[in-house]
Amino acid sequence: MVTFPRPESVLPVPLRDLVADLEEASLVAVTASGPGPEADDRSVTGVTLDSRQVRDGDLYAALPGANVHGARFVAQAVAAGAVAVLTDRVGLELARQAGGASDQVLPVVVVPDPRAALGRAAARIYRPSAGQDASMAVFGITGTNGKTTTAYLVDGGLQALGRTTGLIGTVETRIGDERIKSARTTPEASDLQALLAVMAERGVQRCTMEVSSHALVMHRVDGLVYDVAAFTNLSQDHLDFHGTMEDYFLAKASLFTPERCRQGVVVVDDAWGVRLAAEATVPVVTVAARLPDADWQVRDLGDQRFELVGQGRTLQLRSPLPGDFNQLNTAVAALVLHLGGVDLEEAARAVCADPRVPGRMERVDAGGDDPMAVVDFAHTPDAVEAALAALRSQTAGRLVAVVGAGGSRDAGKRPLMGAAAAAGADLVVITDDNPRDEDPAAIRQAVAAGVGAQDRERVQVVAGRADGIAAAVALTTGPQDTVVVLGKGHEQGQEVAGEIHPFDDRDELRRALARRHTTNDERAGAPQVDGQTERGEGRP
Ligand SMILES: CC(=O)N[C@H]1[C@@H](OP(=O)(O)OP(=O)(O)OC[C@H]2O[C@@H](n3ccc(=O)[nH]c3=O)[C@H](O)[C@@H]2O)O[C@H](CO)[C@@H](O)[C@@H]1O[C@H](C)C(=O)N[C@@H](C)C(=O)N[C@H](CCC(=O)O)C(=O)O
Ligand SMILES: Nc1ncnc2c1ncn2[C@@H]1O[C@H](COP(=O)(O)OP(=O)(O)OP(=O)(O)O)[C@@H](O)[C@H]1O
Ligand SMILES: N[C@H](CCC[C@H](N)C(=O)O)C(=O)O
Repeated sequence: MVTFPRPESVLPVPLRDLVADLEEASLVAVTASGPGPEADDRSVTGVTLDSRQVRDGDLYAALPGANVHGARFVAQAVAAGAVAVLTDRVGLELARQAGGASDQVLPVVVVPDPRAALGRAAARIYRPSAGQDASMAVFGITGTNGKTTTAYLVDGGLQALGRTTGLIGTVETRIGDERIKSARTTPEASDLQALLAVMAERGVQRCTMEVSSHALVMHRVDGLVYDVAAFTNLSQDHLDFHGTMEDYFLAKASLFTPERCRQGVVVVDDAWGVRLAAEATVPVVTVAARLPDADWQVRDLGDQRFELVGQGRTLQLRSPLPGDFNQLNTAVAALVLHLGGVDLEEAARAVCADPRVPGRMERVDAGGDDPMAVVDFAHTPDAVEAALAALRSQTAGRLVAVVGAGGSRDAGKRPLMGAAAAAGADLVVITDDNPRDEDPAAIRQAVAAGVGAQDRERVQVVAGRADGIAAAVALTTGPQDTVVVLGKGHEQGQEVAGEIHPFDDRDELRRALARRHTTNDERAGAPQVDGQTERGEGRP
């Protein structure tokens, strides 16, 4: 479990003030003998939605969840120091049952939708002056692919400009130089508001964060108005959660409203971006590599160089990262900084200075006669296509791709990922990603089902990710080839049936390359392309 820091100084917030701030909220006092006296004068000094993270003086937000109602943990939260509870009617009843075991008065703030109230409550507790406090600007990046990359580009640019920065996203959370493990792409509202308060306390001037669609739907970023928000693209992912692409789009679009941001940058290379730019209720600037009438055009000049053209200006830039899509990510990052008050040329130079994005198009050192070896986080059909297209243009020989799909996530994308891999690479090894609570063999077969009969000879299915990577490396013949391991990027563990086992694609790739060196005999004995016959066994 990841524990985020809390601000050092928090002014106690009277529950009555909190209730006045929240819509349709009432304060009920629960005692051992049933409904008790009117609400008391208690104040809170913190808030969390997890009973295991409660500290003295906290408001415990007992939220209804898909698995359990958080009010089941009220007794545990009170024992840990919670002085009040925020919940709904069902939670109130559960809190009453828990309160029956104690003779203490427990104030309960009752609202129709406690998840929706949590962001606002947390902002009120941790950042009472956030509205007027212009010292820290916050930038939010959303989109199916490119959030992490673009957030790193923005953050790197800000650092190059000498700003003290904060970063919140999939790979890590950073407050100045302090690095904290991230639990999710976008933290829960109580953690997020606490983090922003800590950043402000420590002199952070600009915070850049990834905003996932889950976060938008689950109110994690409520209580925050981004100075600039950016949209990179929308393509299939997360339909297990959103159900349809329309709902997925609406989740993303909700960021581009005055409740959530002041202005935006929107990539209009897909139809969703065009629609978003038309429907956004905040001012947006548009950018595109394919659509001719965007405010800003990205024109590929080859060799990672491109022009950013708009408003009568032309900037000549070199994308610091490979792939056409990274020219767009770079342009978006520069425009975010520009809307955030930096001169565009200065912003673009800063963004291109020295970005390091862990696990995205990351080269793994290889020996002179080794293939180029790359680890990338592509885990959607679109990203697989984009990543392979980027590497294809840098590969004179064969492009060998390792691909898999995560369990307990959008199952519909699996065959599409298989198809994208077969279309974009010469040879493909389908193997395990994070199986989570699913049967890894069934996931592999679902990915393989997307490979057409004509391509099967170029595809093999290997159980066990380490074996899959080794098999891919064994398929390469020399430095003219490229081997790319897709899907897990920076991840340092593999989740199998609720347990996370240490696993890092970069280490596995290095190991496989080192073994490739040992003897040619060994290489001769290594796995060969054998169609879609399932091979390997043991751990995913
Ligand atoms: C779909 C989703 O996002 N679910 C999140 C949600 O779960 P839930 O509402 O079903 O919660 P639950 O497990 O029923 O528990 C109910 C409540 O009881 C509380 N509880 C539970 C047990 C306990 O001992 N004590 C306690 O207080 C929980 O904190 C929760 O508030 O609230 C939980 C508590 O914060 C989250 O852990 C959980 O994230 C799950 C684990 C998750 O995997 N989320 C992923 C899909 C996600 O959010 N991904 C996006 C990135 C997507 C992208 O790639 O773009 C992200 O932003 O990370
Ligand atoms: N603008 C883009 N368009 C298409 N594909 C992209 C783009 N940017 C990055 N990618 C591809 O998508 C992969 C994931 O990129 P990145 O981690 O930046 O996205 P993300 O939105 O943060 O993903 P997640 O939310 O799942 O962490 C990259 O490794 C790359 O293969
Ligand atoms: N944020 C994404 C990451 C997916 C990474 C991939 N390795 C997988 O497990 O599917 C998700 O949670 O869906």
